[in-house]
Amino acid sequence: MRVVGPEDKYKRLAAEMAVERVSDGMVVGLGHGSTAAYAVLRMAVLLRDGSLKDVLGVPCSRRVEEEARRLAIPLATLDARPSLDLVIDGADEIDPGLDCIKGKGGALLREKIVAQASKRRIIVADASKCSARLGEKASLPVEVLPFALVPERHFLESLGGKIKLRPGPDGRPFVTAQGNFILDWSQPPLDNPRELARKLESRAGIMAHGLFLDIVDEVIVAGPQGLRLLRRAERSSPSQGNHALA
Ligand SMILES: O=C(CO)[C@H](O)[C@H](O)COP(=O)(O)O
Repeated sequence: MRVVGPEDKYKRLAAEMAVERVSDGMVVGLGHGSTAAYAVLRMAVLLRDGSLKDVLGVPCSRRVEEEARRLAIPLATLDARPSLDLVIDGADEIDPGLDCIKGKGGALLREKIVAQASKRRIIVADASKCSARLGEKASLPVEVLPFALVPERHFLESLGGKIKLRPGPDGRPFVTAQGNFILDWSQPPLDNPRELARKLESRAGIMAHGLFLDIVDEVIVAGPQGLRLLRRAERSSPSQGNHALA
């Protein structure tokens, strides 16, 4: 059973504000994690009481799929609905340019696929996830093909930092939905996340990494200071990552 912490109130507030962006007939990506779970719960309530109609969910993980089924949210696959109206997901760390680290829950590859299939990508979080520079708070999950585990570990070690093979609940290595392992890479705050992303993406044995750069359109953060909506101003020039506080 998940322990409910003081930040859960804020997670719920942020998630519920995001669900206000869902309207009838939409196809919505359902993110993985405790914050996104509040959005799934809220959508289920609105569908049940008739405030929302004809919404389809595309889950980012088996766990979210099970939860959505339990809550009677109608589901679709990317095969059937490859273009989503929006996705609501959580994050482990968010910088002022709306770039994120994700993947603590292990669903990073599917989360990125669903985000890339979505017209609007919304991150919901409590204020503890915000930082000035990625890497200050979260380690970076790197999903690695088991065949390539040792060489990719050596590659990451050559870049510095500390690397840990993520254990699963049974103490054996955690295995992703794709059958891969995750290396959690702790390092000093990242000076150049884009260059790092390019290096990681050049490696054949690295299937995914938790850097979500120039992907997110809106971040909804809740904390003791209230709710904040951060918006990316220009989607047409993603490399600049500019944003405005609304
Ligand atoms: O990236 C994720 C899962 O792969 C989650 O969105 C991230 O870990 C945030 O989770 P939580 O809302 O439980 O803090």
